[in-house]
Amino acid sequence: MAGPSTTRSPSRERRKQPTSCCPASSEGWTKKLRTGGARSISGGPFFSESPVKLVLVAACALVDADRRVLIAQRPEGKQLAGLWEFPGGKVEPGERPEETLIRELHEELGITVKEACLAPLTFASHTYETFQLLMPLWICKRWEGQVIQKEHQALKWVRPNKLRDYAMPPADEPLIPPLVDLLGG
Ligand SMILES: Nc1nc2c([nH]c(=O)n2[C@H]2C[C@H](O)[C@@H](COP(=O)(O)OP(=O)(O)OP(=O)(O)O)O2)c(=O)[nH]1
Repeated sequence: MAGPSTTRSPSRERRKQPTSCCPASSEGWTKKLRTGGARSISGGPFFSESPVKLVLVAACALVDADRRVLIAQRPEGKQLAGLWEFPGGKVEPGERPEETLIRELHEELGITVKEACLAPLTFASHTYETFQLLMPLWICKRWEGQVIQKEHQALKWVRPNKLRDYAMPPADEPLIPPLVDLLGG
């Protein structure tokens, strides 16, 4: 019976090769650590200078029977006022994102959504000047009640391939192609 091989298998050799695909190579990281050139998400263990505030927002694309998506115009006086967004809001301490979404959809649109009717689709990660936005986007096709405009300036049902006709926050641009893929134009 053959004993354990002492020669390394090709796959093991391959694993030993230094990886060069990551721009944050060890030299890059040590340089950043020395100069404090990298920023951390607040609470993160790595770097202490100029921490970035991470804001988690839960958002939803409500979809009607014609495969249109609901967008809502942000109120006057708020950050990004006048831009068209997906309904949702900031996750409060102690909340699960799905709970946030159900609460926000009720507060903003007057509808009742069951958690089982929320399907995760994609997410946005965007660096704003004062915070890092992380925003999962759910799809919802079933809810109870009539959608009413409560907190926004206006509401619109829009086909996914027409979303670019509406000025949206910069974070939302990458959310459009997955919606077009899922729902068609
Ligand atoms: N709901 C939602 N927020 C978005 C989208 N895109 C985007 O950049 N945001 C940003 C705008 C806000 O900075 C944040 C949403 O927070 P929010 O709506 O609960 O907060 P707000 O600005 O009304 O402020 P607040 O008074 O509730 O604190 O996420 C989007 O499509 N939907």
